[in-house]
Order: sequence, then C-alpha cells, then structure tokens
Amino acid sequence: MTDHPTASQPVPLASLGWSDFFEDQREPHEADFAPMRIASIHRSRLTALSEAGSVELTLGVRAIAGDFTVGDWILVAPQTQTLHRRLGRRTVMERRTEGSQTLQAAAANIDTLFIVTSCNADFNPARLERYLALANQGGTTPVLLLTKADTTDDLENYQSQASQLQRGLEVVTVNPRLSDAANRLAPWCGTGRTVALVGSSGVGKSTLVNTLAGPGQALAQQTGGIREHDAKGRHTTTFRSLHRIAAGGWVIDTPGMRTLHLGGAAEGIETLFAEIVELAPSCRYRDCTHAYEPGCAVSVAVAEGKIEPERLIRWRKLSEENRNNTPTSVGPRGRPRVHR
Ligand SMILES: Nc1nc2c(ncn2[C@@H]2O[C@H](COP(=O)(O)OP(=O)(O)OP(=O)(O)O)[C@@H](O)[C@H]2O)c(=O)[nH]1
Ligand SMILES: [Zn+2]
Repeated sequence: MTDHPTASQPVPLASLGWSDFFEDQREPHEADFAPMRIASIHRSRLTALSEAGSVELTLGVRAIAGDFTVGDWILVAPQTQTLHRRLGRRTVMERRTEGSQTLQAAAANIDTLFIVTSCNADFNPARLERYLALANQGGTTPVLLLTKADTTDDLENYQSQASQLQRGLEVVTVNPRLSDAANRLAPWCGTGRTVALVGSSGVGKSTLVNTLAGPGQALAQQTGGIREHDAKGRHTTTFRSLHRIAAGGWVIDTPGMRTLHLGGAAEGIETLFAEIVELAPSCRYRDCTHAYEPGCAVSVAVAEGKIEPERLIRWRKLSEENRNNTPTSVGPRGRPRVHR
C-alpha cells in the first residue's frame, strides 16, 4: 500500500494535531484509551493514525459509519483495538447531500481550508463565496489560492477580485507544479496543522497535494484513489484521506466537496458578507431586505459604489438558499443547533 507512506512510523500526538481541546474531553476512566486520528474510511473499515503508527480498525456493529469522517479524533481500547468513541470536533466541513436537508460531515478538525481556483473561466465569485461560507460556518480559516497565474495577462484583476470576496481574506498566488508552492503555503502547513483543499476539477488540487507532500512522496492520488463518474460523466478521484506533508502538517483532499449545497450556514454567510450585515442596523426597517425599502442603508452603499450590485444579489441568493435548506432553528434532540 502506498496510501500513507510515512504513517507507519511512530508520531507524537501533537504532530498529528492533538491539542488541549481534545485532551479536555477525555474522562478520567478513559485515560487508558489510545487517541487516534482517522486517516481514511472505506465503508466500515477505517485507517487511523496513532502514536504507534497506522492502525486498521473496524467499526463495531453499533457504530454508524456516517458519524465518522476523515480527520476525526477517536478513542480506541488498547487491548482489543476497538473503537470506544469519537471526540467532539473542533472544526467540521459539512455539506448538504443533494435533495436532502441532512448535513454530512466531509472532513473534521481542519485548521485551514485552501479554496483553489484558476485565473481563467473557473474563477466564479458565487461559487467561491459558497466555499467561504462553508469554511466560516465550520470554524475553519479559509485561504484563497489562485493557480494558473502563468496563463493570464490579468493577474492583478483576479487578485483584487479575490481579496474582495471576504474581509481579511488571505489570497496566495501559487503554481502547484513548482516546489515553491510548498514554501508559500508553509505558514499553514507546519507540524500538527491540518489543511484541506476544495475547488473545481482541473484547478491543480492533486498537483498541489503532491507538491506539498514533497519529493519522493507520490501520493495516493492516482494509486489509491477510487475512480468514479461525476455528474458530468468524467472520471474523478473520490478517495478521501489524510496525507502527511513535508512541512510537518497534514492535508485532506476532499473530492466530494466539488458540488456544494449549503444549509445551516447562516453565521458563515454573515461573516462572508460582513460589509452588508453591518449596515443592516442602519436601515429604517428592522426586517429590511435591502431590495426596495426606503431608508435602506445598503442600497445607499450600492448607489455610492461602496458595494457592488452583483455582490448584494449574490448575498440575497445565498441567504435564501440557505434558509430554504435549514430545517428549523432546533436540532434533532430539541436542542439548538450548535456546531461542535
Ligand atoms: N500552467 C499551469 N498549469 C497548472 C497549474 N496548476 C495546475 N496545472 C495543471 O493543470 C492540470 C490539472 O491539475 P490537477 O492537479 O490534476 O487538478 P485537480 O484540481 O486535482 O483536478 P481533479 O483531480 O479533476 O479534481 C495539470 O495538468 C496541472 O499540471 C498552474 O498554476 N499553471
Ligand atoms: Zn436595507
């Protein structure tokens, strides 16, 4: 198996991403259980990384595969090597499955979401905003990566459009084919840090994963991947797993995140459109939709050229979609929905 080239070597928990956030969740009687991090899941079989190296586990009969995802921390009984329980997530990337209101965890405990787009027709503000809302909602810091800068004469325009997508958003121009990409992304890839990549097909994600892994670490992208057909009938890699990267961190490739349906992401959308949300209290009506109402502070900002009209339209569309796909304000057990 070439899936996890370095995973069989012992690694300190901290370098796997373990922190006080997880340590604090351990009950006294769980002191003997070994913390492990899920590296891959295939149906009921999972691979986990522990201090002792890589371990193959089977989900018990009572465990539901959907409760676990790549990046999760679990406690494992030392003698029997059986899964005891999953620890609460620090961050989670959740997407809605098509035609349903249920949210599905695609990856957990990610520090940074690299949103990858190319400097060509792939650059689509509305889609990038969806990814941003998703990152914000899950507690993950988004960083926008611009690829294929070598194929455009208009790099500055892409860079400026990208940095306007969200206040304070870091935008990094990288060529995934050059080893320099790893240096540029090093601030987010150090020991114990976890990143994930999202973006359309062909923007350079696989190339970037291989570059981050470093020389001699050709990853499972081609070898271990399961090839499936996507909606457009193309072959895509759907293998999702945690890979060690040269800078000491971990990268999760999340192929399933290409088509993205939002739900339950109101706060993430508020962070994304902060400049609109902040003006709302100055509107005359408390429930102003910023569409036609008199005394609307947002409309004034648009008229003054401070907010692009398209941006306001995208805010409205995304907010509406999210509302339609958010079942109620109450979670499954009658508790308010909180993100763990
Ligand atoms: N010129 C140029 N080519 C690039 C750049 N980034 C990626 N490519 C090329 O674009 C092609 C697609 O890259 P991939 O890494 O396969 O893209 P992907 O996002 O993983 O695509 P899927 O596996 O379909 O999701 C490859 O031939 C890369 O070498 C770049 O910055 N400049
Ligand atoms: Zn208004």
